[in-house]
Amino acid sequence: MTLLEVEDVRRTFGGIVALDGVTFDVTAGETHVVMGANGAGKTTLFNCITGYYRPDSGTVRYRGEDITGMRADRTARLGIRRTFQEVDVFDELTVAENISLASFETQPREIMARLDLIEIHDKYGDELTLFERKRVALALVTDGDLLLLDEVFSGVNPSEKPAMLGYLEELARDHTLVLIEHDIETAFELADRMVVLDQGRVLAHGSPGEIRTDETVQEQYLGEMAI
Ligand SMILES: Nc1ncnc2c1ncn2[C@@H]1O[C@H](COP(=O)(O)OP(=O)(O)OP(=O)(O)O)[C@@H](O)[C@H]1O
Repeated sequence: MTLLEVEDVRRTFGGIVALDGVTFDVTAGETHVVMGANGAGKTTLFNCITGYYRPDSGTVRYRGEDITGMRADRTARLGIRRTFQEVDVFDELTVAENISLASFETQPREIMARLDLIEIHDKYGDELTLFERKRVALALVTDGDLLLLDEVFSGVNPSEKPAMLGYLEELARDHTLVLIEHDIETAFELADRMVVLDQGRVLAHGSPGEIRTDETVQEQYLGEMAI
């Protein structure tokens, strides 16, 4: 089943065309990676899906419903949640308190167990390591169905990466994930399908195998990189 459809979405900022007719879809249950160089339009795409920005034109559908321009609090209520590059955890609240604020249907304890947060449930936000903060940020969105995750791995130590991959695989068991990921190796490891953006346009959309062998992607994005 198609969960999310983005059709011909355009968004400009003054003279800057951040999204220039972006079309792609996300199937329920898959892990979908959004790739692209700095400024390609990845964050703007997330903002247009979640309702932080209204597209100038084009359509966003979720479960077949037109949600174009719907406010972020309403898309959240429909089950679309996102994390931000800047981790969004309240410093003056404990881990358990942060999670209680964000979970409506799932028990906070159940959410904390999935991300190994029970042992640190009484630590305050400003006492957490970056890896712990990132796990809390993931925990904060698990109550949704479609999770848009912005650069989950940035700043995570290489030694912590396998554990983070494990958490994402665990969440992928009962969520649909769309991830912005810069690290190409990680992107290929995680993705069921991928969309590559280039200057606001879709350069390619397909399975990791299709992306790997796509000549335009090779030329314009992956270059000489051996993947
Ligand atoms: N609020 C804004 N006001 C003006 N220009 C913006 C705004 N948001 C994004 N842009 C511009 O739109 C283009 C796409 O930006 P966007 O942040 O979506 O790219 P990105 O792929 O997420 O980049 P990065 O990987 O650096 O986060 C860039 O040229 C950016 O400068």
